[in-house]
Amino acid sequence: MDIRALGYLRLETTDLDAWRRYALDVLGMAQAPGTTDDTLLLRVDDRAYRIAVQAGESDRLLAAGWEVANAAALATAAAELEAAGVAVKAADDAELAERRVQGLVRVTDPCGNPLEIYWGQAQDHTPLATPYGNRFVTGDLGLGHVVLPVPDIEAALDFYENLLGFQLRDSMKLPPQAVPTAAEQRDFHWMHFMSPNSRHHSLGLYPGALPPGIVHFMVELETLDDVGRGLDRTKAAGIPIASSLGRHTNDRMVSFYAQAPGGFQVEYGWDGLIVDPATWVAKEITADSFWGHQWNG
Ligand SMILES: Cc1ccc(O)c(O)c1CC[C@@H]1C(=O)CC[C@]2(C)C(=O)CC[C@@H]12
Ligand SMILES: [Fe+2]
Repeated sequence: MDIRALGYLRLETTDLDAWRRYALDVLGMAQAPGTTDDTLLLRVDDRAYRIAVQAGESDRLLAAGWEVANAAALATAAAELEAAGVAVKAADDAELAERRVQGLVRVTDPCGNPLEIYWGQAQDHTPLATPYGNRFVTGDLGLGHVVLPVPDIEAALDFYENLLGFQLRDSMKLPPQAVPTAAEQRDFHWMHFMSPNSRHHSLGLYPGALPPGIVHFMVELETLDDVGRGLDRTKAAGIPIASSLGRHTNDRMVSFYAQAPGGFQVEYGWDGLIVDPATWVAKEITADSFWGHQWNG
């Protein structure tokens, strides 16, 4: 299966006003055409939109959208999923139009996380006006990364590595107290980082359950000043900092984490590692950061 990148995220929120303020005024994203009273569409690059936030009954991830190159690649992906016994649902015309894509199938991973695999997303050719002049790093690297809760970590790793074809970049042992919602208690629980492209990771697998169906998503900024100004705006807006500024050991990203509306985090980062998939070897990391990243600090 030839997935190329994390393309989009769809979120449900119980407080759309809070998300509108957070995404536009704090994260510095641009509101995209097609936004309604019920659904906020967010633009960060030349795609029509990358994040949809819709008002609803709960705070949760509705779907992570994974991009393939064309209709043939989508057909191959759907056939391989079906052959592996995964239920594949094709999108109807209304769903395609809503997502601004030409073809799409929906599946769930072994832990029930919703995925959409698609091709042919519409572009917006008007200049992107972000509110603070900040620029997001996307392109072939995709939107950023998402960390999903997967109580059955072995089944999830097998699905994303061997069926979806993501490359395992590295893994980290988490102590039991970092995974209170693990399916079973062990001495440690593996967390995995993987990607279908040269962004160090597009997907993180967290070995426990979490109600919103998402641990965090990360967007990457072009400059350190973009991140520093975002940190100032986060504090000024009274949004709790979930983790202080720090540099990760695996993707060397300098980032901080904010407590987003809805009980999960958003990582705002800069200087993420670009790897060569042809020469990469999977590793274990034994610390999450070189410095910083003090949780709840
Ligand atoms: C360790 C790491 C490397 C690169 C990243 O982009 C990244 O987000 C992390 C941190 C992952 C992780 C998390 O998402 C939830 C809370 C975790 C499990 C911790 O308690 C330590 C590492 C944290
Ligand atoms: Fe992250």
